[in-house]
Amino acid sequence: MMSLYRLPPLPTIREIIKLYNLRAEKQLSQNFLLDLKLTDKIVRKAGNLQNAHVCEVGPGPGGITRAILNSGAEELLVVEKDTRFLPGLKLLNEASMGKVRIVHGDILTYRMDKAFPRHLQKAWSDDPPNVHIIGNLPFNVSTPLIIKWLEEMANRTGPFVYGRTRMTLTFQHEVAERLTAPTSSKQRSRLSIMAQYLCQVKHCFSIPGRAFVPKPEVDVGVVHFSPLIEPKIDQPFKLVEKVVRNVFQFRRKYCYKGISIIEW
Ligand SMILES: C[S@@+](CC[C@H](N)C(=O)[O-])C[C@H]1O[C@@H](n2cnc3c(N)ncnc32)[C@H](O)[C@@H]1O
Repeated sequence: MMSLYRLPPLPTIREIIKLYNLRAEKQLSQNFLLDLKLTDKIVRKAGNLQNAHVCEVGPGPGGITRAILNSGAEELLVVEKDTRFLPGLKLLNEASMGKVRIVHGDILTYRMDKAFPRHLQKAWSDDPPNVHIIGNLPFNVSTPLIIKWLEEMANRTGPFVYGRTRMTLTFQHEVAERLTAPTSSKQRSRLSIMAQYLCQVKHCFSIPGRAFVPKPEVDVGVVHFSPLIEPKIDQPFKLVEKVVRNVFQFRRKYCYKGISIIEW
């Protein structure tokens, strides 16, 4: 049945930030989205969320969280590392009549294979389950995380024990371009191959840095991943990774805001 659920009127995200004194931590590369039109647009790219079970990674002050709740999701699991955001998330849980399950933890180590009820599991060859992952994470987390999740996709572990779980995530614009680069493109890299042999990858749209508070030095790309039934290469992930690594040769590390990231 179609849910017409909407959150009741709430303080704005800006007011929540003031109320709970949630100044962005530069060290944690926190950049918030306060424009609810943009948070709605990100969530629309995840597809139809009616009655869906969603995991939001890094909800922070809750802009995307609100958009997910307004989209008709049945259950929303939020995984947030910074305790300062927990009171604001509890407020959203109360406003949504208990739809938000709050986990204070690190998404890099959180057991996604146990995140949702088992009855949601679908066979790999079946239609995708009504389980989605959405998140606007810091760039130093989103790149290692997508590499981890691509390996879990290949092995059908982690969030992929439920079947072909779809993901909508943000990346530094250049990383979004690499993830989606076609064969003939200059941006074609290891990351393009590792992502595209396992999923259909779509660069949905870009968000200028100025849309975030505080403004990061780069623009952001929203990328949607939809796992393929048959991977394009029928070999173990580690072997594909090794061959691709040899082909592209390991490039040097570079720095983003003082945090070194392995260039993929
Ligand atoms: C770029 S901010 C985005 C916040 C919010 N989603 C938004 O769009 O306004 C990233 C959020 O991810 C959280 N975060 C950072 N690393 C994390 C990790 N390893 N696990 C879970 N949350 C993390 C930060 O505390 C912060 O709330």
